[in-house]
Amino acid sequence: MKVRFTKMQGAGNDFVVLDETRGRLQLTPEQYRRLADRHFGIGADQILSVRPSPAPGVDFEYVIHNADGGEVEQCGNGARCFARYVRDKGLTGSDTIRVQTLSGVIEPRIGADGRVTVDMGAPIFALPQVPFDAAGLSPHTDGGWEKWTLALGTNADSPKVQVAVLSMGNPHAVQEVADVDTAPVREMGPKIEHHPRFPNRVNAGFMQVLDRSRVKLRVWERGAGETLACGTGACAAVVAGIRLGRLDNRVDVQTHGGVLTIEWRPGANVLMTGPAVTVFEGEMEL
Ligand SMILES: N[C@@H](CCC[C@H](N)C(=O)O)C(=O)O
Repeated sequence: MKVRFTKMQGAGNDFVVLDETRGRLQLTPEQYRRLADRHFGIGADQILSVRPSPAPGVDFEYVIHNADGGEVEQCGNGARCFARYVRDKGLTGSDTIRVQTLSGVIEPRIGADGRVTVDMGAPIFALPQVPFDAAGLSPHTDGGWEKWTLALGTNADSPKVQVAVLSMGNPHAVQEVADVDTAPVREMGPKIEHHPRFPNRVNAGFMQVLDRSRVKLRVWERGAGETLACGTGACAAVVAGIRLGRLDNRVDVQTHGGVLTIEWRPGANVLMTGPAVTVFEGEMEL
């Protein structure tokens, strides 16, 4: 089977985008993994499938698979690329698009400068909904919110980290670090991702606060490893930083792939603004 695709990136988080508006490709997890493979396939952190509206009041359905082949609830950088894709391909004439995802409806809006702002919905703090199993643990209060101590191993001397836990539709554990460039993202990331307290695994964020409106962030993504940027990770880090009292309501998040601007006021939805770029198009035999 030959599959036509568009390769896109948002702040270096890269995607294979598939048009399923005229019929499902019915790909298997193994086929998603082949598309994402950087040696035997196209290469991508996530595969994004564009499907027709599943319900009145929404324009499209947006389905996300991680590079490991698993379907996931949400992808922020992907949402911006999704919006540019459907507009640039003429699948919609509108600059504001309502999109159904596995975790609810989000609303990307394409700006005059080509950047995209996405209303990502409200963050979720209820631990069972993240989901995070806090049974038997007590949180440590820090600046008005709470952090949880996780042991990264079973020995008494295993390293411990303190994380803020929340969901942006998908699960995130955010820790503050003194220097993001030397933070042990690749060593600790997989251990946090697979920590037994997160039954659905988790995305692990490492945030360095530069000042009240600027942070640096690296994210070890569930099902993809460290990526150059993670949109929901940026939203989760800023929301955590605001709740912990470290950050103002509008923050520039510097990632290895570019800057994302995140705005949030407690009780409101999170807005994320950043780039979305088409890299190339092609066809792959699957
Ligand atoms: N790159 C994404 C997040 C993609 C999904 C994530 N790896 C998960 O498993 O939840 C983003 O930009 O938000």
